[in-house]
Amino acid sequence: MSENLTSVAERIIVALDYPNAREAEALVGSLEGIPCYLKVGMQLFYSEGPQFVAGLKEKGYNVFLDLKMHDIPNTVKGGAESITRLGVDMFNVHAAGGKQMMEAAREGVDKAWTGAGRNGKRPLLIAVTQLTSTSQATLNDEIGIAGTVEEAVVRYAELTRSAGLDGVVASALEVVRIKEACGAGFVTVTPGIRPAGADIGDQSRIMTPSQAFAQGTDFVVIGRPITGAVDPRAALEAIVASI
Ligand SMILES: O=c1ccn([C@@H]2O[C@H](COP(=O)(O)O)[C@@H](O)[C@H]2O)c(=O)[nH]1
Repeated sequence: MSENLTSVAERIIVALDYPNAREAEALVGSLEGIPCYLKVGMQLFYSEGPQFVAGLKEKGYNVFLDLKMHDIPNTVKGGAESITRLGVDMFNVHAAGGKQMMEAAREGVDKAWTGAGRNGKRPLLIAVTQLTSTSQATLNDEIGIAGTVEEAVVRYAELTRSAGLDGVVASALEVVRIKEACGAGFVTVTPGIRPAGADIGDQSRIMTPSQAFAQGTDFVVIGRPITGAVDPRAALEAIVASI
């Protein structure tokens, strides 16, 4: 893989949404040699636990642990400490938990990091703004939050930044506004990515991979368009080539 393609692949986070290690490992094996990020979400983590994450780290992958913590500050602080000790590269909380909760998560990272006397990279700590499955109608009519989705996302992003976190999860549609409000260095991680013609499924706020990078996103998260493909490696390579 050329240097250019490698740097694109490193910004693609493949979502390992599988029920068990066997199926997830088969996918990871099929992607061997492609330096993508891997995301472990609740389905896989709740069934396979920290051991599976450790295995990915041993193979040299960057790992995003997507557990979206949302609880009282003290509980989230403890969770953040434990996750940091797993050695993951990125993990998240819900911005809806509020500033004090997000600050507690950051303190948890600090405590585990300094306590372990670690060298090297700290995990990126990011917050979910509005899920990419949430539409304008869902936000206003079901959840009961007034205003546009973009306004809600930017408000959460600003709160996240004020709590000292590294960035947010949002849709690529909001990246430009987030960067304007929070600065270019504030990390954006964008799921809801669908190559042209791909099934949208339960996502609502979507963009293609190339559109997302054109908006200035730092990372895209892609699951089913890769994991559901007949040839996942070819699907990922085609996405990399399209960017
Ligand atoms: O707002 C959010 C936050 C997280 N996700 C996660 O990303 C992947 C997307 O998978 P697809 O199969 O490409 O839809 C999935 O693991 C979600 O839990 C999200 O979609 N939106």
